[in-house]
Order: sequence, then structure tokens, then C-alpha cells
Amino acid sequence: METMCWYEDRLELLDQTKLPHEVVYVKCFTAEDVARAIKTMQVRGAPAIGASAAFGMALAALKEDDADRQKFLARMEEVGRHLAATRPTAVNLFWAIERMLAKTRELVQSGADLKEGIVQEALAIYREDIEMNKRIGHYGNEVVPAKANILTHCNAGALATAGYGTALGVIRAAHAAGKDIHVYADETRPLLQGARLTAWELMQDNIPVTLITDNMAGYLMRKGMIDLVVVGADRIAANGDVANKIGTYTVAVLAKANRVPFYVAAPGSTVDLTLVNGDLIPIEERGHEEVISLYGQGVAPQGVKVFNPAFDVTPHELITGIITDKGIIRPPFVEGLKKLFTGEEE
Ligand SMILES: CSC[C@H]1O[C@H](OP(=O)(O)O)[C@H](O)[C@@H]1O
Repeated sequence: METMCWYEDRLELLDQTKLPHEVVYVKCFTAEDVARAIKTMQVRGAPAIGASAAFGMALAALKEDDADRQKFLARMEEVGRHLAATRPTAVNLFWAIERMLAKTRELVQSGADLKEGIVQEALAIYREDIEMNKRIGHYGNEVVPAKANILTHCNAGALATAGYGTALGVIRAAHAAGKDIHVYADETRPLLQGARLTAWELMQDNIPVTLITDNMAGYLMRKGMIDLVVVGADRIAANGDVANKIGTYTVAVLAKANRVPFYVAAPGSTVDLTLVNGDLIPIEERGHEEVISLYGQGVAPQGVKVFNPAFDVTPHELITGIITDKGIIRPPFVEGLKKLFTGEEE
């Protein structure tokens, strides 16, 4: 099952708001269509929204008159701003948009075919993400013992990326290595990415999975039923603080209290070295309807006040290791992140 498919004139996205009951693809012919799909979470997950935005810029490029190259560039910058305004937390979105604009500027200067070059850059982002996730799986497999019971939160799988997944990439690699692992998936209120997406995705691959509600995680850890936690990330600050789906911090505190290793899996495009710590990561707040209803069925009194932060920040002190496409970084994260993603030593 592909998360996204590129065609000559469109991007087709698996509509994740319809899973697990329906497998339908939404057709995006314009950058606006892609922006809408990101905003409404038909496509979601840090690397997936980055790759989708890249294809959104490719769609805009294909429709834009490229006779005046400076005007073309100005239009692409306008499209980039529109896509960047969809969701604030996942740095992959901004990383992908900036990479597409950098390529556009390079093509404008070089005189090369603008449209073809931009489409090829979007395809490169897509393909590289899948390769990075497989490398994450390769490195992450090292920390997964045989017969491990692994807890994960939200969905950091193929559905959250261009394919294979980050946290679920680690799980896929351990499963493929014959380690006989089992996964506990947190349902992940309010949008149930764990129940609707992770459980579905793992069952598609015949990976043993048990669904639990978010408030069961502590019970299982205290009973010794969890051997390690692996989650994804939306933005990793320079000191190793991690923004991820709301509830991740809670799981990390529970893991610390029960001496359960807590790993974060993410590609380099999720690391934001411009932010010294996680307090600076913008946290998206979403609508009240996501909290007071489930599939349109009310679960709270009408008119109740709602607070709906979509992410939280896990301080680096609670993280055992960060599994990246370039290896596993262990504390102190500052040096490791800087070395891996800039090549510089402290
Ligand atoms: C591969 S990391 C995906 C990351 O994004 C998810 O958030 P959302 O479903 O709101 O896009 C969640 O934080 C995942 O860990």
C-alpha cells in the first residue's frame, strides 16, 4: 500500500482520514490540493508531509509559465509560503520546501529545464526518504532484543513517510530479522493514529500487534510487559529534545520511571539544529472538534472548553538514543547531532 503516488499530472495520496475502514486515494492536481490534504491530515506524518509538499511545488512548476525565470521563481516562493503555512511543528515540511526552492534557484541560474529539474528534485526527496528509513531500520534493529515487546505511540510508519517508516521501520527490520517481536500500539487520542493507522499498517504486514488505550501504557510498563519504546519525531532540537505526537512525553516519563529504554527514530530531515532546545519548537494547536467527537459522534457536552495541542516535547534526558539514518546517537546528544548532521566536531 503506497502512502503517495506521483503521476505526470497529479499526486495521489492515500486518504488517512478514511483508514482503517476505507482505502481511498485523493487526487491532487495543484499545490492548493496538496496544502488542503496536509492541513486536513489526509496525509500526515513529518516526512510524508515534507515529500507531499515537494510534490505540491512540482505540480505548481508544471503549471507555471517558465519563460520569465525570475517571475517563475517568485511564483515558486509564493507556493512555498502557502504550503509552509499548513502545519507548524514538523520541520521536514520546511526542510523540503527550502530544498525545492534552493533547487529552483539553481536551475534559474543554470538555464536548465526548470520544470523537469523541479519534478526530479521532488522525486529525489521521495526516494531518499525511503532509503533513509531503511537505514533507520537497519541501525534500530541493533537495539531490539529477540522476542521483544515494543511499545510505540501514534504512527511513525510507512503512512507517516514516503515508505517503510521510522519507528515502524525499526519494527519492520526486527521482524524481518526473525526476532519474533510483538508490538503494543497506543491508540493515541484524539485522532487515534495508533488505533486507526499503526494497528492497520502492522496487520497488513502480519506483524503481531496489540492495541491499547493511552492510559494503559503505565500499567504494562510497571508489570514488565514492555521491553523498549520506539517512537517517531516531528522535530529534534540541537540538544536532543524531541517534539512528537501529544502523549509521547507521558510515555517517556513512564519509561524512565520503569527503566524501559526509550528510543526516537527519525531521519536527518527531522533534525533542526537552529533551535538550541525543544522549548523553541512551535506546537500546533488543532480544533476542538477532534477532542469532543469521534467519527462525528459526540463524546463531551456541547460547548465545553477544549485545549488540543497536537504535539509535546520530550526532554533529551528521558531519551535513551536517537536512531537516525546515519547511526544511533546516544547522550550527550548535542555533539552527536552536530557531528552527524554538519560533520563538525564540537
Ligand atoms: C515519522 S514521524 C511521524 C510523526 O508525525 C505524527 O504526527 P501527525 O500524525 O500529527 O502528523 C506523529 O507525531 C508521528 O510520530
